[in-house]
Amino acid sequence: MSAVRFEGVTKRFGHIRALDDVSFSVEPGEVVVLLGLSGSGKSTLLRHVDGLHTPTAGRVTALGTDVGAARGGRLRDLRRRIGFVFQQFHLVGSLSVLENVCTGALGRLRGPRLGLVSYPKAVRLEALGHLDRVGLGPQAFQRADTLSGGQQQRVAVARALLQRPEILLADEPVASLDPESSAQVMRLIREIASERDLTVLCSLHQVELALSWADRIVGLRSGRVVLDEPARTLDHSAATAVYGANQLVAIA
Ligand SMILES: Nc1ncnc2c1ncn2[C@@H]1O[C@H](COP(=O)(O)OP(=O)(O)OP(=O)(O)O)[C@@H](O)[C@H]1O
Repeated sequence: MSAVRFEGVTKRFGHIRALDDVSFSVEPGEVVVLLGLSGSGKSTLLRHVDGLHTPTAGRVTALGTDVGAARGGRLRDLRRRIGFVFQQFHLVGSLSVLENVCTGALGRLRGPRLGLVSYPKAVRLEALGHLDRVGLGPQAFQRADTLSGGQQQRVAVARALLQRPEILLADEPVASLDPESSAQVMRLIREIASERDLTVLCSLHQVELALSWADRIVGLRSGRVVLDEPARTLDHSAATAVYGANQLVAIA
């Protein structure tokens, strides 16, 4: 069973066709990078996977669930199994790094939590383990807003891991980072995906990073899939052609 399957997915926002008959599948443990110009539909596609958008036509299946048809508890269960990392990290700056990571467990804990000690010890220990994994154990008790952008994104990855996800969605996770931090975050996502057999669907703007860290690259242009190839058989110019207005790109 595929981890994610898009079948003829079209999404319209009024007169805008953000996705146009998109079909492809992502296999368990695969790292797929979405490339495309701004406005090509990458975020819209990612947001269909955990039900933040529903298709105008077609179907999205994630972990065996028809996402558009899932409601209430079924949708919550699905979302618990899907982590999301965003360009702007979405940390609470005034909280400690560790407490930010602990919030990743909220979906499986009952009731609200206020303060680090309100989380079960097992959760705090698990969170510390994930912080060690992303190289930020020593920063656990610092305020999150004292960290660099690259460090904050690694905290966001640790928080997503605490969710114990089977799928990780990442929407331009390195768009606001310098090249060195970008490579570090992508390497981390890649390594963790391999260690945990995590399925990753990640949008990026940087062709080099996509070629270095993806198993497979899917290119979008004006909401349509114009490229779908393993990264290892793709060269830089073919990947870059996704951005060209008039160039033809082979669809595998
Ligand atoms: N909620 C919305 N309401 C109306 N139009 C939207 C909405 N979300 C996206 N769109 C439109 O859908 C199209 C695809 O947008 P999307 O954000 O998916 O592109 P993207 O490839 O992720 O761009 P970027 O790289 O800038 O994030 C754009 O024309 C955008 O303006």
